[in-house]
Amino acid sequence: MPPKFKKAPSKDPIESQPPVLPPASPNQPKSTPKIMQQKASTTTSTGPRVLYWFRTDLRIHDSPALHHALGLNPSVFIPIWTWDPHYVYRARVGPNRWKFLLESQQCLSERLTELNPRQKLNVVREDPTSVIPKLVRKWKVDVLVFEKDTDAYARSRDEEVRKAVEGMGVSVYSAVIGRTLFDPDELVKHNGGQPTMSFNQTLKASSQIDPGDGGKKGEPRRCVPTPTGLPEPLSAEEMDLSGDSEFRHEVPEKAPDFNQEHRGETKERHYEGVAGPNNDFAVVTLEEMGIDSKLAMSPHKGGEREALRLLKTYIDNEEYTGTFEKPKSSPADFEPQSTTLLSPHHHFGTLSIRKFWWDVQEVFEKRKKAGKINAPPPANFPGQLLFRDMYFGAQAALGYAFAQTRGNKIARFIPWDLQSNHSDTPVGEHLLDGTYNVNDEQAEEYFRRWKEGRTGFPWIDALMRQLKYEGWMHHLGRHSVACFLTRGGCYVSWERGAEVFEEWLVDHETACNVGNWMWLSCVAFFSQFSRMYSPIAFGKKWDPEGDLIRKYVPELKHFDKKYIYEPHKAPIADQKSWGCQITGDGTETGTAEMAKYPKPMFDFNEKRQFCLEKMKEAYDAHMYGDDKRVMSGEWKKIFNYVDGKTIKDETGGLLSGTKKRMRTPDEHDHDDGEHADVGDQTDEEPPRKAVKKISPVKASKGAQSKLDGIVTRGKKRP
Ligand SMILES: Cc1cc2nc3c(=O)[nH]c(=O)nc-3n(C[C@H](O)[C@H](O)[C@H](O)COP(=O)(O)OP(=O)(O)OC[C@H]3O[C@@H](n4cnc5c(N)ncnc54)[C@H](O)[C@@H]3O)c2cc1C
Repeated sequence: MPPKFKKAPSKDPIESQPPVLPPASPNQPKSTPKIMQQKASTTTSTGPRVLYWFRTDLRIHDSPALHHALGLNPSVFIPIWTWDPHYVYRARVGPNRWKFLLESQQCLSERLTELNPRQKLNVVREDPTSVIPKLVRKWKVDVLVFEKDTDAYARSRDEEVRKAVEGMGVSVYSAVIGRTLFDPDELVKHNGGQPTMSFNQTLKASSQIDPGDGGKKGEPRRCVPTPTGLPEPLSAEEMDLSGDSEFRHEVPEKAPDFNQEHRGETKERHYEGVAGPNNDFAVVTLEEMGIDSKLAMSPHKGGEREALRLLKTYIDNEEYTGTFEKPKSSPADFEPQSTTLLSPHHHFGTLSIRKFWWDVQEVFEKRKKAGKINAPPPANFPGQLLFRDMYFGAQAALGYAFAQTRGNKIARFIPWDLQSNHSDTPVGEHLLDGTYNVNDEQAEEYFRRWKEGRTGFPWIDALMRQLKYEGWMHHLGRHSVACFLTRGGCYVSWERGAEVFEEWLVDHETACNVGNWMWLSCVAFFSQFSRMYSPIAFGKKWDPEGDLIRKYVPELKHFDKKYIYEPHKAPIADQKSWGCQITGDGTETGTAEMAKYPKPMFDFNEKRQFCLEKMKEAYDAHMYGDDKRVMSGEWKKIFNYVDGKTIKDETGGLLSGTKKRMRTPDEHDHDDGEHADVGDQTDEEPPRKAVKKISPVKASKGAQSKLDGIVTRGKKRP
């Protein structure tokens, strides 16, 4: 049994401190008295043995949970990371994000060593629900501390761990949230228990939250000081688990492995021993995971040092930070990109979201004093961070159901192609089984070509190749490709797109990814489905020379700018002289002298018209993911979706019973991005209408009559 230790105070010690302003420089805190005292007393401390579990907070600056742990004045401090098989096998993670994570862990480990040369990050290779109780017993831990996490899987995992270790007489502290501006549960509470569905709702709910540090209601908490020292670790002998016959290492179940395709034939060694193959609790390597490090090509580097360096460049550039407006930043800029690229650092917690917030506020204050005007919300940086909180608030209210349509009360049901198959038990972040229904071979081909960047629309292909290579894409680029895959081109389920982003983004964050995909596909948050992004005009507007295309679709780099967005229109002789033939489906690469690039995989105007009709029909049906007709499969009859095949008319597209009326391109409303983020900020989701029963025949007739009446736009609201 571990020695008895009085329970950790239920009140966060941070709350009883006066507010502490963020340090001017992360390495030279202005005010760190408490932690300094802790350092001085570490050698003589009779305080508890603290196990600190790092998860979404891979940093030492402004970490409220770490601050709490050190405030306990530990006699022994053991920082760990658990190599959780859930993320290793059941979340989709590509090589670039693994690399970013491992760099971040390595950096954290070095930061801990800087604070105390005997400290480092200890990576424990087992499921946290099984290994933490064993570690607590073996290492005689008194208090377990970790940052609160409101993701669906994290909640259930943390509850299991908490119950197990509290049953052993150990205190658990996990109250504070560090990864968002506000605690998502508090946002939900102040939003009437409902998911936050708009910027204004988020603002209103947050305005009622007391930061608890003496600050004003509606302000995020101030940053806590960066520690300047760390208590001692356990001795090497005590840490060693290898000689303990009672400590059985549980090698996790691998199947289903969502990331198998990245592993190749190399033997995996990451679960060889709870402390790794060298029994040293070292950070895992890509090689141990069976992943070829050459596949991790992203130039974006993980780690707290890099995050703070990047932040400093923006904060030092007062003009950039003070005038930044997201919709005015170019999706075509690269090296450098037009936005901060801090998102992966927010995801892994290598940068505190509140440090970003408060540093930006300082810049705003300075500029105000100098009589300069700052960019307004929500397009400015604080506005962007509130959007992020909005998605966390929506996710916190809905749990697993948030990440999918099925069972999700905020997700409009749209009878997309390639819908997810479902399961009754959670797999990964979903209640789906990780597979999908190929109801239409053509849609499957569109999806493959979109994913692989060979649609024949150079703007879309450049963005998708940038995503695969770098793990990042500008926000409006994400708008463009997400709209194209779903309601503005391919009519493929948003869940397929979200999975590809989950795999390839270095900044993948379930709340933000799923939330934004629902927004872009007009499933939730946003409803103006007639606003479509043209895969030609939108890119051209930002990048008339086609530089982004030349960078990521090098086959086209010699094309004249007149044809760079529509290379199939270039005369054959020009294609030849510019070294690329426009032919095929993109699977053939051609030769060094003569490359090949595909023709557009469909007529965009035709597909746009098709999508518009389908969206109108789905909106007219007023069905949401939790509708019993969705759950029972009755929707298939309603939408003429028979035996997994959508009925198509002889012209190859529209719903049965409807006739195609082609419109000229000018008649279509496409969004050039001015309203990309702000377009729907006041368009709060209207209350759900009473379920309306429609028959297949009625649906088709309805679609027909609406079609005849179209002028330029679909309805803003259903
Ligand atoms: C389909 C789609 C999927 C997305 N998936 C993710 C995701 O998995 N993870 C993720 O962090 N963002 C996601 N976003 C939101 C946004 O595109 C990225 O946060 C942003 O592009 C990151 O680049 P940045 O750090 O340079 O952003 P900046 O413009 O510099 O913004 C600063 C910070 O604000 C936050 N932020 C900005 N816009 C948003 C937004 N719309 N939603 C949530 N947070 C925002 C990010 O933390 C970002 O780092 C997605 C957007 C779309 C359209």
